[in-house]
Amino acid sequence: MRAADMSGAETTGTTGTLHVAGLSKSFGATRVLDEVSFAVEPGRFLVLLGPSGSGKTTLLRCLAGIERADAGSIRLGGRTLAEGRTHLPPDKRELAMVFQDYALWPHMTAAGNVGYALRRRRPGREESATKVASALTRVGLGEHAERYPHQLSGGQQQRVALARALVAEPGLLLFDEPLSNLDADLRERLRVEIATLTRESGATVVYITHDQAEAFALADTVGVLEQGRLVQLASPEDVYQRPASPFVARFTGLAGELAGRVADTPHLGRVLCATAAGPLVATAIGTHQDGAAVQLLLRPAAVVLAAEGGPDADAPSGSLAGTVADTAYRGRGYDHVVELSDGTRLTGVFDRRPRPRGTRVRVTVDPDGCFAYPASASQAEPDAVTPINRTPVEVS
Ligand SMILES: Nc1ncnc2c1ncn2[C@@H]1O[C@H](COP(=O)(O)OP(=O)(O)OP(=O)(O)O)[C@@H](O)[C@H]1O
Repeated sequence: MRAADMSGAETTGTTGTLHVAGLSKSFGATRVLDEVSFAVEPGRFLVLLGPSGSGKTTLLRCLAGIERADAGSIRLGGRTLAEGRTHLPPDKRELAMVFQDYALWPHMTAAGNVGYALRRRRPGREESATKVASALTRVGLGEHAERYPHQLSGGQQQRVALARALVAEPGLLLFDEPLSNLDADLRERLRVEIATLTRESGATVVYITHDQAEAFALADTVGVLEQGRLVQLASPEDVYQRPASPFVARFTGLAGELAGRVADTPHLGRVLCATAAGPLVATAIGTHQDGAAVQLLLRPAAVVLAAEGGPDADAPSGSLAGTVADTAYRGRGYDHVVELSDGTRLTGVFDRRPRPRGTRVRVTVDPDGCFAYPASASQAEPDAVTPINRTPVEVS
């Protein structure tokens, strides 16, 4: 089925909880989806986040009915969309889909494209015209109803696609990286419009992206996919503040990583770690034992530039010595790359004031944004670990 055929599939507006259970799919010997299970309550917004090749599009295509899963089930509001031999075609699933490349009919005007989504319902001409005009007005294109896609910008074309998806009042809305072909400013504006309009529509939403900032901004719930497996399903705040694995932490933004060893477990949920760059207090994820090797992953926002000066003089406790390796202006302030004494580089260290390259600095690390994972057995041990300085490290 062509994208434009199903992007405005006929719907009745009924919604309900979307239940996906044990969904698996292979292409040849490659397992692309591996027992994926989740539920999205009516009107909620799920963003599936993952790198290229993690199975996002395949999962969305299975939900849409374009792809047939090998195993598992998909239910929407009590209706079985797919399970065993049951496989409802896209136009029977009461959903609409918005694609990365807009998928508009080039020979139809904006109004024609939006109205096409109502074709099977056969509304009267007047009712159809009213619905189409209202949908185009909602996306800010009331004035452009008679333009053809080639007479519209990329952002306007995607708005037509959004109007086409909304006009039939679907119970389930699927978005396949709808902002990736747009420039940064437009992405942000259209992101806000998608959030507003879909929430107003009351539809249940599944949205895929590889952009973590987009995911966090839009989602009620974020699902992180790694090689076809759903490795975390949680609120954006939980994913950011307690990433389930180093993979999730890396994929959702890090300043840098350090290898270390557990020196103490001073507080519930915290570990004091010795690293080659100095001691660090971190949030413990998983089980840690004294002396065990750990991976420390640091969020950029957790790294704070502290007093300048020599690495030893007046050093705030718990801070690491380093040198500014690069500075980039970011409008509201400056991002710094700080090279620590062991050669580790921390990137995206923000400060309102610029510190010129070569400046010796200290950084403090907020334990809330520094995650300690048990080092995997295969990981090399840290070569040189600075003996721990028993001066208490401040825990915020
Ligand atoms: N029809 C197909 N035949 C064979 N392999 C496929 C097919 N469709 C997808 N794949 C493979 O399945 C894996 C997952 O692809 P998918 O497009 O679902 O990932 P994705 O996370 O959406 O990636 P991207 O962000 O790059 O679109 C990839 O390795 C891809 O090459």
